[in-house]
Amino acid sequence: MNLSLAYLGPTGTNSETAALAYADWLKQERQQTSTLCAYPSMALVLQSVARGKVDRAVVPIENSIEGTVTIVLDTLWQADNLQVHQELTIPIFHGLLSYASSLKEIQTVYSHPQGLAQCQKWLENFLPQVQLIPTKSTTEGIKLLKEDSTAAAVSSPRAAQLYQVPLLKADIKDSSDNCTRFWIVSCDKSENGSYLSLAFSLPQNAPGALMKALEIFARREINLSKIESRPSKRSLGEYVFFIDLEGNSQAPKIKEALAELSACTEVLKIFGNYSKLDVK
Ligand SMILES: O=C(O)C(=O)C[C@]1(C(=O)O)C=C[C@@H](O)C=C1
Repeated sequence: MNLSLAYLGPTGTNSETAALAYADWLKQERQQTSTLCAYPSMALVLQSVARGKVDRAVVPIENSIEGTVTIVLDTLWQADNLQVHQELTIPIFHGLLSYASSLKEIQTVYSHPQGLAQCQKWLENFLPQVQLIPTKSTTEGIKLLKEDSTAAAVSSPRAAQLYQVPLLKADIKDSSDNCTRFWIVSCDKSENGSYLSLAFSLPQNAPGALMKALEIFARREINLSKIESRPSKRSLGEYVFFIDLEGNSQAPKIKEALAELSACTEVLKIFGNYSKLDVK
């Protein structure tokens, strides 16, 4: 059976690069064929898999410069059926694409908010006066460049080639080691792999409530690799806590920890176990 993989388009995005790397891994390691399906927003990518229109989605979860891709965490929390199956990390390259002949001519710069944020220092140093316009992906603004030579887009050198737009500056990212983690998400139950992600809300804003929840893991020497809080979207000051940890949900000490956590949280969602893929 051929797998359909949803990703944030249009073609040339970093999400597409991650989806291609995953498709390659599926072919090499699982002899599995797949077809990539572009969607115009991250919310639609996740909805497409939650509603069973595609088999899997490839979504960015965290960038080394700009941190969490919050829409993905919020959607995972709101949806009841999404599970994480694999994780892969790819390097991210940002260039400045434009038909302008010099930086002096540029008045507007389009990109995904993550792209703009990952190049913030460079943009402040070299284009302090320009208007920064957020778009749904790093490639969405590229189609506007042809009509306006005072506009530019922060996008990848791969996108410059695909869309045949000049690369005015080849590398404008703020750190040489810029990379993004992506998750492969589907509706199937996920029980394999040695990493686990979950999220919970606490019953009341009581002193020590979060500490008590985290202590459940510390006491069993379960390593937590990330904690992130997001607004519950119900009332100001109420949060949902997202945790990444090392371990498998079938291992006795993780099973015990999850049972104890379930008793002291209001809502607990386990996004499943996953493995980290080594992709080129
Ligand atoms: O716009 C793109 O190219 C995307 O794939 C989205 C996205 C993101 O949201 O983090 C993916 C990786 C990079 O960090 C920049 C942007």
